[in-house]
Amino acid sequence: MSIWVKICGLTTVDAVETSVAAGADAVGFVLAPGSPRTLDAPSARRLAERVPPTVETVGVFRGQPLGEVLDLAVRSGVRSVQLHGDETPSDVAAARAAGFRVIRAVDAGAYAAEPEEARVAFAEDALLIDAADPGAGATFDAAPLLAAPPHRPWILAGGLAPDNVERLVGELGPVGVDVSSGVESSRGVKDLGLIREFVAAARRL
Ligand SMILES: O=C(O)c1ccccc1NCC(=O)[C@H](O)[C@H](O)COP(=O)(O)O
Repeated sequence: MSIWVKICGLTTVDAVETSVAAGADAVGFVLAPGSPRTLDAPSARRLAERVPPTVETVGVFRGQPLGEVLDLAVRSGVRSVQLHGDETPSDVAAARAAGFRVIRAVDAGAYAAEPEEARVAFAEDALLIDAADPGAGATFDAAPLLAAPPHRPWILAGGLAPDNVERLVGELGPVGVDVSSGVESSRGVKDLGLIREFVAAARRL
């Protein structure tokens, strides 16, 4: 089965069109403040409108109140919300009830410490395991994850790049991958060639 691939932190039409043409399953727009990749809702909408319905559009949030998340998600026209922060199971349920697919992003260390009943309570649509500082291009210590792997399919993020995605997927066994920094020439600036290389490398799996 083909691995699910998301290219995150897109800010230009070229990068969106290249990701879609390369065969990405999802594209991400950062709607959290304070990142060089942050877009306002109208800018994200202009990009999301270039994406065919077969490709998932994801708004990325960090530590924002649920009302703000839903408002930005509606105004930007994304289909899914990726929540990095202190969201609760009821936030996840409310976002789902509002019609969004919810990707719950958790740092690998916090996930390892999460009791099984808390994991079950979230009932997110997809689980993304990431480094502690999302979007920073850092990998994480995988030892706790290997010792107690998630009991559900999950997406790997954090420091992925064209030259390590095959190895890390082989070692950790996720069903999907998410990349931002590893397909950039400088922080916040996507490299179209690296986007193509990353999707091709993930497709070889
Ligand atoms: O990209 C950001 O600046 C960002 C800001 C706030 C929350 C999340 C953010 N990014 C998330 C991602 O781009 C990815 O889901 C993931 O963390 C992979 O990032 P990277 O390690 O840079 O490939």
